[in-house]
Amino acid sequence: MSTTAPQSLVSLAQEMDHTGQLLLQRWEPEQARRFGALVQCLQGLAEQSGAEPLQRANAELAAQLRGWGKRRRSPGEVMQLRQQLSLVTQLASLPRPAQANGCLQPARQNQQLFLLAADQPLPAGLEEQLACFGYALEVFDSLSTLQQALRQHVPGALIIHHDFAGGELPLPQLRPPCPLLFTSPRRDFAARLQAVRAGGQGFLGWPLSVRELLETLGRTPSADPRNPLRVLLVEDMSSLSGLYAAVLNQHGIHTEEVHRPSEALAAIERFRPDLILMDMHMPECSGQELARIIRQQQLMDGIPILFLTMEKAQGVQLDALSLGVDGYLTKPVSSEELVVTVSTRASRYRKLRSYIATDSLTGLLNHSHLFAQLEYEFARAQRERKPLSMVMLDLDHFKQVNDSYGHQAGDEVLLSLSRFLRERLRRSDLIGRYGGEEFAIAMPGVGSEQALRLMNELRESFARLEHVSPRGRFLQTFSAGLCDTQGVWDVVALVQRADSMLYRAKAAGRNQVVAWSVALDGEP
Ligand SMILES: Nc1nc2c(ncn2[C@@H]2O[C@H](COP(=O)(O)OP(=O)(O)OP(=O)(O)O)[C@@H](O)[C@H]2O)c(=O)[nH]1
Repeated sequence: MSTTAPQSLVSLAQEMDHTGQLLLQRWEPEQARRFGALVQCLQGLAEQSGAEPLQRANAELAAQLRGWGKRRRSPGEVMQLRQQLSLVTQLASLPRPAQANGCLQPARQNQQLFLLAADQPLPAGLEEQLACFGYALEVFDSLSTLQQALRQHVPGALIIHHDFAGGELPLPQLRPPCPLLFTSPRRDFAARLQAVRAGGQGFLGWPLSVRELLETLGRTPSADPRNPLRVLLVEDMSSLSGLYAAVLNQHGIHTEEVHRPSEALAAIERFRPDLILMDMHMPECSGQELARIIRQQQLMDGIPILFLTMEKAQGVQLDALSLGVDGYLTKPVSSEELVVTVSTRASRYRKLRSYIATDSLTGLLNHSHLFAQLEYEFARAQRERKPLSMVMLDLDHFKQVNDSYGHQAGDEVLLSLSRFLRERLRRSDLIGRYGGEEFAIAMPGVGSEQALRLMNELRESFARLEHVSPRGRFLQTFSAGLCDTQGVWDVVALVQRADSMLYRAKAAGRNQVVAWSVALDGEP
């Protein structure tokens, strides 16, 4: 569970960034003292809020600063300091783990998107629709105002409108510290090539469509700091794995360390890594043996595995590749090689998995993957004797939305609900699109009484969300049925029970949630 970063941390980091940038242009002792004090102050706040990657990145910044003004620095050193400063600012705006134990995420502050679109009228309702999905759009009509804003704040992504009609791209000076996307009425190869050469990580049509923008942001892991890449380190030497973890954390990658191979499976189930980095030689069993065990588990079969080894012999490396291991990093590994190799493979895996496991419209789990993961969560709940609640949810009178406002508006409602559920439920909850306008949610660790309270809270806030379409604005409600695992022996029965409660909610007038109870069981 996470919330937005404390505002004081964010604003302090922004001030630090601003002062640091001025200092890098011209070193002045007074400004340098002020900057040093800000770095110290940020360290204190980062410690208070338990933001470890930020503490480490900021400490590294302080180390780089030591003795800075005493001699002339090379361009490489200046660049390094600039990058470290930008890393600290970004880490400071990452969501922090929340202290509360509740099962709903508080509604998040909107994440900012910057759009440079000089003299271009914005599509109607664009800003309001993005706000529904948790994004605040800030539009700039000149490069200089954009650059000024970038110095104060790092947005979730920068979108640049350009017609690619031969004019100079305004980018060499820009180098934004966030993902860069282009939007253009031209979508041909030549335009795309120019965009790629200018560092574009995504290419969108113009006028901007909310759906295309959300899909692109979803495919750019670094554009979503709320869902950073996750790497599991399996290494018996804790000092080594601690070092790798620190390097990866500094680059915004979350890590979990396991020092005994026998603990790896449970850690994979719990942590759901996008990549496993493992030592080839461990006391309990070899890396190859552990990789075989992992590859035999259906849900873990595709996770990329990278070996860390001192072994340069080609025969041994080829042998392990044939086990389905994805590659090697030969020790000692440089920080740069570690970060680049791990992040490119992990994000590639995440992207491929999302194509296979998720519904293309909403990005939620599709029917078959929902069931596969539900089986697994159900078994775990039984094994650990913990509750699990199952919810079936269906939009009310959705046909009328399509009929009155058009299919596109209907799609936007489906997207809006998906985004809303993802925002408000925990990362450990399973959320899937069960069918057309029907959704399924599984909440591990939550009993039906608590689930009923949560779902009613969600139902009420969703019903207040206004949907915008070219044919008008409207409100939309949903109905839901739920049950927990008490007295249920398999997943099929669990889903059927929740579904029959949904049926009751619809029959009782819609816009309500019904939880299973013994009294209701068997009633028509
Ligand atoms: N826009 C859009 N509509 C969809 C999609 N999938 C299903 N639908 C529509 O969802 C509507 C479901 O209609 P019904 O099953 O009659 O239910 P309803 O109108 O929601 O009424 P109740 O469920 O009884 O409250 C149909 O009009 C489907 O075409 C989709 O991906 N996009």
